Amino acid sequence: MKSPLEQSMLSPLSPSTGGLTRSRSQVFSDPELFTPSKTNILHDSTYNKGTAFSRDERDKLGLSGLLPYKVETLEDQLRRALRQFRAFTTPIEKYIYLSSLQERNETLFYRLLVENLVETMPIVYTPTVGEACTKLHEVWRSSRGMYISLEDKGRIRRLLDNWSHVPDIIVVTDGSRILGLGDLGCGGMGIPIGKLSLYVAGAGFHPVKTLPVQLDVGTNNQKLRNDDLYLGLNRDRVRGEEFYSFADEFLMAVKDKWPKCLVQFEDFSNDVCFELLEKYRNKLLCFNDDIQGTGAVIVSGFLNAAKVTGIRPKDHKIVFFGAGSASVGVADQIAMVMKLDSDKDGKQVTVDEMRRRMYLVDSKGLVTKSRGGRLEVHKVAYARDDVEEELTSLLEVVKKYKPTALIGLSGQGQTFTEEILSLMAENNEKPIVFALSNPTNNSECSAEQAVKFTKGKCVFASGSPFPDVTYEDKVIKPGQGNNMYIFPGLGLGAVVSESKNVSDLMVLTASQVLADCVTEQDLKKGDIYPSLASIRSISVKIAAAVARQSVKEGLCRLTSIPDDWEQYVKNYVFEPAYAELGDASQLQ
Ligand SMILES: NC(=O)C1=CN([C@@H]2O[C@H](COP(=O)(O)OP(=O)(O)OC[C@H]3O[C@@H](n4cnc5c(N)ncnc54)[C@H](O)[C@@H]3O)[C@@H](O)[C@H]2O)C=CC1
Ligand SMILES: CC(=O)C(=O)O
Ligand SMILES: [Mg+2]
Repeated sequence: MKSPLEQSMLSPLSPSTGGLTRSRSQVFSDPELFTPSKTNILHDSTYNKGTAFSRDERDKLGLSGLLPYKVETLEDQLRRALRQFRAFTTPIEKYIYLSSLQERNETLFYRLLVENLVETMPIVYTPTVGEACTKLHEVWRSSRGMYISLEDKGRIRRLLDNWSHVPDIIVVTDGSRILGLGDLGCGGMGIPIGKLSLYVAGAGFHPVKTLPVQLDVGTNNQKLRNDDLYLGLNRDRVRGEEFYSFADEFLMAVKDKWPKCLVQFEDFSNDVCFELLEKYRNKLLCFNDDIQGTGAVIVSGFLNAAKVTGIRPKDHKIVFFGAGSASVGVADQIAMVMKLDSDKDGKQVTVDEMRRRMYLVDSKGLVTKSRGGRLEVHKVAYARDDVEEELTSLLEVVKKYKPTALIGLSGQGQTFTEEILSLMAENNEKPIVFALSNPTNNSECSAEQAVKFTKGKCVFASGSPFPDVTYEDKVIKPGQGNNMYIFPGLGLGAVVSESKNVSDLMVLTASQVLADCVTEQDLKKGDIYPSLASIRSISVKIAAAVARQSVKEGLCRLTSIPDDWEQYVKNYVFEPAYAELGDASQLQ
């Protein structure tokens, strides 16, 4: 099928037939009037260059007279866009501005992001994306991606035909656990959109190769359901067999239509996310970002933090606040690297033995086998059977077990209190404090509180960004322990190698490469994550290593294996710059 651009370049514009005097239905049924016109390119975010169309292009495409005189460069446009972006005062206004820019001109949007990652990420991604999800029905402007509801059951494969590109990456959510904000129904779509913006800006996927999907199975968020502007299916959220069969239809339809496409599960609540991953991890190319991506990024930060503390990974004792998908994902991967560390001494310990060095605390307190009530499957491997008394608060657990590291993935803001943080500092020369819940208000403590209450001793990271903290004349840069450092590169590696699956070792490889991107000098300053500004080069390194791992495990489906994976990955990478229009149709 010809793209609108191709059609417009090939067929001359029909002479005006006086559309104003015609009825709407006549206009739509008249093929001459309804053929995509040459001016459509100004409304096609993939190809639009706006004021940067050259005079020649303007003539060729019938745009002469439709744009102001001056022909601008992308750099000129960038200066204007940045000025406009900065003129908005609230984060949500900035979010709306950037979304509109994305709808208008993707090249300019991504160039703005890539060149200003540190400034724009908190808008496109956490924390502001959380506010946008909460208010999606209020701030709604235009549609992006696919919304597939329960009512589409039985025809999902046909629905996919409505998407006009072949995606390399789908990020899908059902909106049931959006950041630490809970069930946001179809508003959760903001997360796949934000994650995919990072796939483009942070790893170099081409925008047309990305597809955000919201599986709408209802919502239990009564406030949303009572709002007359709510855009999703207004019914109780469906779970159980009906949910799994709906998800299965979607996933099998994706596999059938786009067999090489990677599916990233995002922000599915923990009653379904583990099972979805187990069911599909060997059936199609997929991974769960909250379990595996978070595990990898925190392992990376933990390995570097361990170096800063001078305590080997295997010797740490960790308390997790929260025992959900993210905590269990992180704990599993840390147990693995602790085992690998222990293996270096020739001691054959098991991953399960290393799990004994971890204490998970959930809303009922320390997770134990004996505490009564139902123990969810994902907690079983961590449930303690060696406690004499039930401990119901984080403070009690920290007091009793004196952990070297405290990791917050609870979604509960302000729960690492002064007393808990002071205790961490009393018990450790350099306590590790990771307050990883998103968005900012849900962070277990702020960077400033962590530094102040541990008297500047802690090695800190948070899920959402915090400003620098000055303590005793020293400026401390809080690290951002967020899966955004992992999923773009992991996804890129899985896609370029056309991997059959995403294996555990591919994920572990990603985390090791990320850890190695931090230099000795960074570590001396206490930095355990690299700068976000270098995410593109980091993603290439991660992707190359992940692809090599895929080959090693016999998962790569390429018929000819590249000698130089870094170069191969770089060849795939999209740079936000205006393409010669002759090339544009190749993307269709
Ligand atoms: N920094 C990062 O890259 C990531 C951060 N997260 C954040 O982690 C948080 C949790 O995510 P998931 O594990 O997926 O959610 P989840 O819903 O699976 O788990 C939350 C856990 O917190 C526990 N919890 C709830 N209230 C509590 C309380 N008052 N006291 C103690 N424990 C309590 C729950 O019992 C549950 O075990 C969210 O805020 C999310 O944004 C998640 C993934 C990645
Ligand atoms: C970062 C992320 O994936 C989350 O907070 O859910
Ligand atoms: Mg998530």
